[in-house]
Amino acid sequence: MDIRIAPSILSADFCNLERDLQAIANADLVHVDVMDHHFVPNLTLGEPIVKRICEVSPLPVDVHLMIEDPDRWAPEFARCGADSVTFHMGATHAPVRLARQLRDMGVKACFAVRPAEPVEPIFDILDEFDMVLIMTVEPGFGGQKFLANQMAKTRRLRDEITRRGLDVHIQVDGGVSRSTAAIVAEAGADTLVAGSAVYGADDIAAEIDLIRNNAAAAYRN
Ligand SMILES: O=C(CO)[C@@H](O)[C@H](O)COP(=O)(O)O
Ligand SMILES: [Co+2]
Repeated sequence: MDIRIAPSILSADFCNLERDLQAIANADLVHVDVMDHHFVPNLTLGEPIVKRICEVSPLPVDVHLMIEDPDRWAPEFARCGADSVTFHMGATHAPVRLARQLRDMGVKACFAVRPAEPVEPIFDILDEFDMVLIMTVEPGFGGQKFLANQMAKTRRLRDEITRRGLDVHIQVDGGVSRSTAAIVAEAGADTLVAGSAVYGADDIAAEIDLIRNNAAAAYRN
């Protein structure tokens, strides 16, 4: 699988969002973190802003919902023009029904697990999803330290996907940088979210290329 880089706009300048979306045009996706002050202790943005991001972004928009009741709200974000919508294991009541609803709308369905959540419960429903997101920090904030203890889980998931010949991306999110890119790719992740590492760089485009190259050299399926 090709390595994909998804910069998180959580670390962008929200007053210069269009500029900061153009600055990552050499990436593969733009990662948009939606938080509701309930599922996580932080509040970011809602549908009107996601809709405008989808309209101006040069890249497909990957919406990461850290909200309660995604069964109710995820389709609303899909309608904003997202390419993919991710919801959390700990928040949904009917993941298969929601994944099918998103896919029926032409949007990729993705399932996320937090650091303390196992990935094995997803195995039986893996074919319902386009991507699984392994959180490598506790969700809620950018700029946290990467949790290397999530790599065994990532490897078990990649091995299961490979064994069954499925076409499912593995995304990692949290603390990904030029120095952790190889570790996550070696564990089998192909889609790397990076917020502070990208937007904190002096040369944003060069940093995206460096993270991608470091990951590509280490990727193992
Ligand atoms: O979902 C989240 C945080 O909950 C992320 O997408 C962060 O925005 C990643 O930021 P960095 O750890 O890369 O700074
Ligand atoms: Co995220």
